[in-house]
Amino acid sequence: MTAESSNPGGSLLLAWQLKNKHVLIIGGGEVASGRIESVLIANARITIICPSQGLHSITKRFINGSHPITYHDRVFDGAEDLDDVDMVLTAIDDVAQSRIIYSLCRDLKIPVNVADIPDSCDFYFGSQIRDGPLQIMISTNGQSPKLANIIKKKIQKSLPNRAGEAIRKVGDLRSKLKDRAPGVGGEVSKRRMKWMVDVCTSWEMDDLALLNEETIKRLLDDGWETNSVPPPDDVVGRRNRTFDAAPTSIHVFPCMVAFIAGAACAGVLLFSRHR
Ligand SMILES: C[C@@]1(CC(=O)O)c2cc3[nH]c(cc4nc(cc5[nH]c(cc(n2)[C@H]1CCC(=O)O)[C@@](C)(CC(=O)O)[C@@H]5CCC(=O)O)C(CC(=O)O)=C4CCC(=O)O)c(CCC(=O)O)c3CC(=O)O
Ligand SMILES: NC(=O)C1=CN([C@@H]2O[C@H](COP(=O)(O)OP(=O)(O)OC[C@H]3O[C@@H](n4cnc5c(N)ncnc54)[C@H](O)[C@@H]3O)[C@@H](O)[C@H]2O)C=CC1
Repeated sequence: MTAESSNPGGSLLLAWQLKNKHVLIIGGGEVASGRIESVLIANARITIICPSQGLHSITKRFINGSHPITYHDRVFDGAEDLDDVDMVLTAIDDVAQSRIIYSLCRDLKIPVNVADIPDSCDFYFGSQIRDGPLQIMISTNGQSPKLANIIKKKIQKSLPNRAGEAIRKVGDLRSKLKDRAPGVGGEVSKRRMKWMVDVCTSWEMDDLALLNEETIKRLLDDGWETNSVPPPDDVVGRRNRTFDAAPTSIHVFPCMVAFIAGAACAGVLLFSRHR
């Protein structure tokens, strides 16, 4: 991308690591319940502050479940609620309070999202697709959340089958490869990266999804050790692959028959005209 082709006015899209960090959620309505779900997936510790009569049923379920959530049945109380907090998400129906919370967070340099005031957000949420370790976020940079939601549904339909499973298996393969050929940077890193690129580009997503502990070992023994990428048939076995590919061959066969029959008819027609 050249400097001329860059497109200013966007956001920095990142995959923020929240594991064991402390996230304060103020409010417990429907919007807050979505925030809780997103933050739990990232393995954060959560504190929720919201009067109990305002809790959405999904928020109640999260609070009563076995999640790392501390709940306070009251309204936000001021700066002392921000002690030891790494991130603040407010989803309340009180704009004046939202502004106060925002300015307290600014003073303490705590990143904050204020659901009802885009100007008071350090970051926006977006429409999310999740399939295991795969996460896709659609952002319209605050312009149209509903269109983000519609675009998400279109992207969802076009994703390859079993992408999340394939990613999980490739994650296992990468970590086993690092155990076998350890080291950071230098020649070993270069060789590892090239081999991983070759595996990911020469195997189909469905084949990668079939990997397991035994076949990962086989792929490393027969592939990595000989600096090659064996075909999936040789590693995961033809039987497993045919089983998965069966619906495709069922569809291909009638097409072939129809094509041959069509070609034969056209031939007969041409031949009879010629005479
Ligand atoms: C700036 C942002 C701040 C933030 O919340 O982070 C923000 C702000 C506001 N949203 C409002 C309204 C709606 N929000 C939704 C839905 C979603 N909103 C989300 C994100 C964001 N919303 C951030 C920017 C996202 C981006 O850049 O695209 C999604 C994607 C993610 C999520 O919230 O988890 C989630 C869809 C999740 C999914 O489907 O997957 C719907 C649709 C519906 O309810 O069906 C409506 C009504 C229709 C409409 O307005 O489009 C209003 C009130 C406007 C008013 O009063 O008129 C404000 C405040 C304002 O704009 O002033
Ligand atoms: N960003 C987004 O995606 C969207 C944002 N919104 C806005 O987000 C806000 C929240 O939306 P909903 O969850 O639907 O509202 P809601 O009315 O269902 O929930 C608001 C909650 O905040 C609590 N609350 C109010 N003042 C509080 C305080 N000082 N301390 C602690 N809790 C407090 C209430 O008890 C209630 O539980 C609204 O202002 C709404 O306009 C609405 C739709 C989408």
